Amino acid sequence: MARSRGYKEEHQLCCAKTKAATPSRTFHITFRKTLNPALSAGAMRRPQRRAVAKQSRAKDGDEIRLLEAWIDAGKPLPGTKPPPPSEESSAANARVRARDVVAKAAAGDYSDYGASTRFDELPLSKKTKDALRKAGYKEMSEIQRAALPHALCGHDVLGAAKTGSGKTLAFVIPVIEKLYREKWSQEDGVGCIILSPTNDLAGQIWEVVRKVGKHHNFSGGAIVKRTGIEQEKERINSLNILVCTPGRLVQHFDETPNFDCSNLQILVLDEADQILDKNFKSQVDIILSQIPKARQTLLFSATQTKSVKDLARVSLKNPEYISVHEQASTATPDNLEQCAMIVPLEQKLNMLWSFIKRHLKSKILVFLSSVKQVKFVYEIFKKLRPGIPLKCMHGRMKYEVQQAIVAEFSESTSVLFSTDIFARGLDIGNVDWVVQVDCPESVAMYIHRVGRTARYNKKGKSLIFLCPEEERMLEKLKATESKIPISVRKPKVEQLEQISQNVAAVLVKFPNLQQLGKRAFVTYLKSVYLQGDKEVFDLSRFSAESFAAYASSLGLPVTPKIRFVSHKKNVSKKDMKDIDVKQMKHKAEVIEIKPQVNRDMLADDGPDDDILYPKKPNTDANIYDGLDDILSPKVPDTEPEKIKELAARPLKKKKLKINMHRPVGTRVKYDDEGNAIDPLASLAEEVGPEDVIHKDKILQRYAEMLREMQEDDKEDKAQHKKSLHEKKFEKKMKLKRRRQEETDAVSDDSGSESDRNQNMSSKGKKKYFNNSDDDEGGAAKGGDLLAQQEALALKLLGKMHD
Ligand SMILES: Nc1ncnc2c1ncn2[C@@H]1O[C@H](COP(=O)(O)OP(=O)(O)OP(=O)(O)O)[C@@H](O)[C@H]1O
Repeated sequence: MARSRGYKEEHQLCCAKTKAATPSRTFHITFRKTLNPALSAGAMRRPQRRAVAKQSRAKDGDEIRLLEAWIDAGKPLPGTKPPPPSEESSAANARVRARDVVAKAAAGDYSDYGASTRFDELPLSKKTKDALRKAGYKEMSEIQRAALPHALCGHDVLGAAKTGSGKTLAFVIPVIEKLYREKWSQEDGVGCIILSPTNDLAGQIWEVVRKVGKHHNFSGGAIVKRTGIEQEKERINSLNILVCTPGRLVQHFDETPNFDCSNLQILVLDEADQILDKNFKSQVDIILSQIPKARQTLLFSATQTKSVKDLARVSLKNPEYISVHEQASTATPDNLEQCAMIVPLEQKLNMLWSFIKRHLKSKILVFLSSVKQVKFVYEIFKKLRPGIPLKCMHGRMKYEVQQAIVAEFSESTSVLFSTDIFARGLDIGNVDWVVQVDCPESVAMYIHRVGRTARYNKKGKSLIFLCPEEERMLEKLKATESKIPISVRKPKVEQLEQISQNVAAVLVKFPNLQQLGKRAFVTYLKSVYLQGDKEVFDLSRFSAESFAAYASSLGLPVTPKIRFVSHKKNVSKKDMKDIDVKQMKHKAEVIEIKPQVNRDMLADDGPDDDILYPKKPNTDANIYDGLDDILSPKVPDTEPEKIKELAARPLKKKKLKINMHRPVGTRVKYDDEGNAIDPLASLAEEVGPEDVIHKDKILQRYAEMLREMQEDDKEDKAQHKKSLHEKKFEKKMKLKRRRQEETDAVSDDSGSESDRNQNMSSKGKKKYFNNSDDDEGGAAKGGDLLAQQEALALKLLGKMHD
């Protein structure tokens, strides 16, 4: 294995800020030059530089020998845990003690480091210790005290500790130290892979690696979406530490020529239980098949996997099971105050709004179950302006945008609406509240979500809304084995602000939000339907009325129609690609949800996928009571002709007529971007965003609209009737004239030659003297004219013969 240790470059693939600051060097950050002035290449002449490098290598070699001896001599016995820290020693004493420990080790007197409480008492390189000190890390957390001694001496570790307890340092420090002691260099290629379930978390872990390893000479980076795969391919083989999601790594195994991990020293799985679950299974299997079995493996999570099968897959060798909080009375941080509220589905939005309005000075993280819901609630609340900045984050956003939002959220007091993309691992400072509007998929997910607050000795609060139909989740959270100290609070109905009318008004003003609202409704039901834990998530437990009321609470005038299609279990998604559509239909099993009262709310027919159909408005919906006929005017069944007539009417004509007869002030209006504004939007515009649009006003406006439509319709009919009448009259006249001509022709056939001439002349006469009163005099005049013409003709003939 190559052991050369020249100047190396740090590849930084993810940090947006740094990249922006160094546009000419998008990939390479020579932080060694900038952060370690003693080694600054530009400042030294070549011979001097070589001498310094040689000196430094020698120093490193000595240190490595010392560290290896110390690690070996003072290593903790397998299965041992550190004793509780003694309280008598002050911080000043601790520093002196740490210096003594290092001095003794240098003299060959190696202490047992398994009981250390501070980073500087551990057998770590000076570069790492310096970086830790500068970053403000001095005292070790419980998981760090327990895991670091075992990890440093090369054991496989399966670590579990509460959220926010410092697990990241517990695996980053051993990674850096291992590569340092192995004298790892750029030429040695990939020495460590850290797998994380999301790109954001990978980026965050990479930041910690950078912080701790800033005096070392390793290359590495977070392989995230930001950099194109082509750029990564060029450099990935020269990176020593890769932080990435399993998917991205597999992509490189598939696509990058000569991508080689055969030298891998250490594999880390952060959020190990998630990475080892079925969603990542195929990817993790590929990764495990491509890396050497002789390696160190570290698995960390707040909710650790206990499945022997899972662990067997990663082939741990005599692993140390370190669960520092196993004996603790709670599975969640001690400084976290947790409460739950039973909130009916249709009141969730009102409850969330009321909560936000009462905590305008807090940093609040809100979890919703789908991207559509996050977008919808964010857009609606933004329009209603609660008085605190709002942000939203979900997996469909670009990585850079997500990073920017996380950065903004960590710095300001605001509300962030998020999907579970934010639930695990992300470390945002000072989140005051975590609010779970939608039920988490499991107790473990609950623990991860609430763990975004009360991090590392800080205080935090959490609140979860559970529908009465989901009360089983509350039982699970309260169960002794879950160890979650959660109290149930009754919502204060008098403090609950009802915003359904405002939401409805916003939807009227912004019709695209109506579509989003429908989708939010559908995806919520879908997410409940798809959840595995049927004890908690069971759509059949919800009544049809509660779905209708929920749709109303989202401001939807009509309840979207939905049906679920499930495919037989033995058909995998992959197989389905090969099956033709007809076959698939046979394999599909339509799951019908039969509402008890409003039968057509969840319909059982329609195309294959979930499709939204506008339905009859809710009969019991709060703000739209009595608006059924106005929202979807019905043409009575007794008038089929009328329907036909309306259907046959040319569209263009109809449009013109409506415009012509529309009362003044009700013409179509356009906004600044040239989009037509919905007629009701002007109503929403008239009131301020914080004002309530009252039910009476909406009713009044709908009634006006109906009246206008009826008037237009009347006018239309009258016009149509008139034009039909005119056409009919014209047709009649034409017919009459033709008949007259035919009669005239018949009488001509029966007449003499002179009569015919006379008739012809009368036709000609008709042409010029089209007055029926002159008919008689005209005929007499016509006779004279003929005599004159005959006389003239005879005269001409006579002249010719002469
Ligand atoms: N020894 C330490 N001294 C001071 N702060 C620390 C120490 N260790 C970790 N921290 C800080 O504690 C916070 C939480 O750490 P970290 O993100 O590693 O927690 P975690 O256990 O991985 O949480 P999660 O389970 O949510 O991923 C971070 O802001 C980190 O900087």
